Amino acid sequence: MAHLLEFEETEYMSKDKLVIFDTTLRDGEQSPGASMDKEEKLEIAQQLEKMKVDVIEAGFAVASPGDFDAVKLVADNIKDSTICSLSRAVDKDIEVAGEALKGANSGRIHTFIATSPLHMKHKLQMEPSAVIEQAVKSVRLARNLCADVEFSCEDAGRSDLDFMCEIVEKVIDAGARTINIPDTVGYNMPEQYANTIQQLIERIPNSDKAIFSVHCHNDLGLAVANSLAAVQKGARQVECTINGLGERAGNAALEEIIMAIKTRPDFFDVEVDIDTRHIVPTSQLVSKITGFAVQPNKAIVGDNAFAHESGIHQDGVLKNRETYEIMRAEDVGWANNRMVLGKHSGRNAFKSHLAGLGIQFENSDELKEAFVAFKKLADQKHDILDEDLLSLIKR
Ligand SMILES: CC(=O)SCCNC(=O)CCNC(=O)[C@H](O)C(C)(C)COP(=O)(O)OP(=O)(O)OC[C@H]1O[C@@H](n2cnc3c(N)ncnc32)[C@H](O)[C@@H]1OP(=O)(O)O
Ligand SMILES: CC(C)C(=O)C(=O)O
Repeated sequence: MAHLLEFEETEYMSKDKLVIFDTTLRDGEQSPGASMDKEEKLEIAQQLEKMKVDVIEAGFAVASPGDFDAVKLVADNIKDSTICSLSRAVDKDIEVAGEALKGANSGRIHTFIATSPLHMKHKLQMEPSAVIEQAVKSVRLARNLCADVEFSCEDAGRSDLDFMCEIVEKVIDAGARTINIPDTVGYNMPEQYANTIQQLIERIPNSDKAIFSVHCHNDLGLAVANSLAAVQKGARQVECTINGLGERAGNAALEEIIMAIKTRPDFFDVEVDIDTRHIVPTSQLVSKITGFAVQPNKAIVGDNAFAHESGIHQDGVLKNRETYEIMRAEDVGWANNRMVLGKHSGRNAFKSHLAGLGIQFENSDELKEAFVAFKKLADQKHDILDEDLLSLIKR
C-alpha cells in the first residue's frame, strides 16, 4: 500500500475556527427539481468563493458524466476554497472523485457509509463488522488519492454511540481528518444531537486528530438549532446550504448558521471567515438558477427579513434601528432595511415616508387628515404605492 498523502494540520485544525462547508451543489442539488448544469454550478461556486466559504462540495462525481464534469470544472477554476466530491465507500466512486478533483488547488474526498442498525440491515444488507472494514478500506484508498479526506457516518442520528466510537476511531487511524456526524433524516433534538457530538469527542481516544463536523436535515425544522447546539459542544465544521436547500425539507441554512454565530458571540466561541455581504446576492443567484423561490419571511434572505409594516415597529426603528433589528440589512447584502406602508402603519412612518417623497405637512391637522385618508385606502388596497400616496395627498 502506498504511503498516505501528507495532510497539513494547520488552519482547519484551529480550535476557534468553524469550518463552513457548503453543500448547495451536492445535497442542495438532491432536492427534486434543483439539478444544475456545470456552468450553473461554477457560477454558484464563484459566488461561494467570493463569500469565503471554506469547503464547497461540488457534487457526487460518480453520479453521472455531467456531475463528474461539474466537479472537475469547479475544481479546476476555484482556487481559494477547498473543493470536495462525495463518494460512497466504494472503490470506483472514490477513484472517480479523485480523478475529478485532480486540478484542485485544495481537494477533498468525502466518503460515507451508513452506521444505523436500520440502514446497515435493510439498505446495505451488511454486518456491522463489514461496514467498519469497508469504511477503513475506503478511507485508506481515498488518502492515497487525496491528502484531505472526510468520512461520514450516514444516519448517525439513529446510530448506536458505541458503534460510532468504534468506526470513527478506526477511520481516523486510517487517515480521515474530518469526521462528519449527519442527522440524515432530521430526527434528533438539539440537546440529544449536541450530546452525541460531545460524547464522541470525549470518548474516542484519537478524536484530537480530526475535526468533528455536523450535517443536519430539517425534517422537524431543527437543522439549524441542532447544528448550533453541536457547535457549542465542540463541532468545528458545519455543513449547510444556501437558502436551506436540500433533500426533503432541506439542510441547515448557511445564512442562518453564519448570522447566529456572528450575532451571538456571547454564545459561540468560534470564528467564521465568511464575508456576509455576499449572502443575499448568493441566495438570489441560487434561487434564480434552481427556480426555488425564497419565502418572504425566510430569516436573513427573505424579502421581509428587514421590512417593517407595523406602526409601533416603524416608529421604534425610525428612532433607533436596534429596537426591532438584531442585524443590519447592509451587513448581509441588502441595500437597506425597508419601511412598508400598510394598514398597520402609524403616523410617524407615514410622515417620514412622505418627507422622503418631498411632501411636508404645514400643521398637524393636515397630517391627521391625510393619515385618516391613507388608513381608509390601506383597508381596501393590499400594496400601497408611492403613486397612491401622491394622488391621495393631491386630493
Ligand atoms: C444521505 C445522502 O444524501 S447520501 C447521497 C445520496 N445521493 C445520491 O444518491 C445521488 C447520486 N447517486 C447516484 O447517482 C447513484 O445512486 C449511484 C451512482 C451512487 C449508484 O447507483 P447504482 O449503482 O445504480 O445503485 P443504486 O443507487 O440503485 O443503489 C445504491 C447501492 O449502493 C449501496 N450503497 C448505498 N450507500 C452506500 C455507501 N455509502 N457505501 C457503499 N455502498 C452504498 C446500496 O446498498 C446499493 O447497493 P446494491 O446495488 O448492492 O443494492
Ligand atoms: C452523505 C451524508 C453527508 C449526507 O448527506 C447525509 O447523511 O445527509
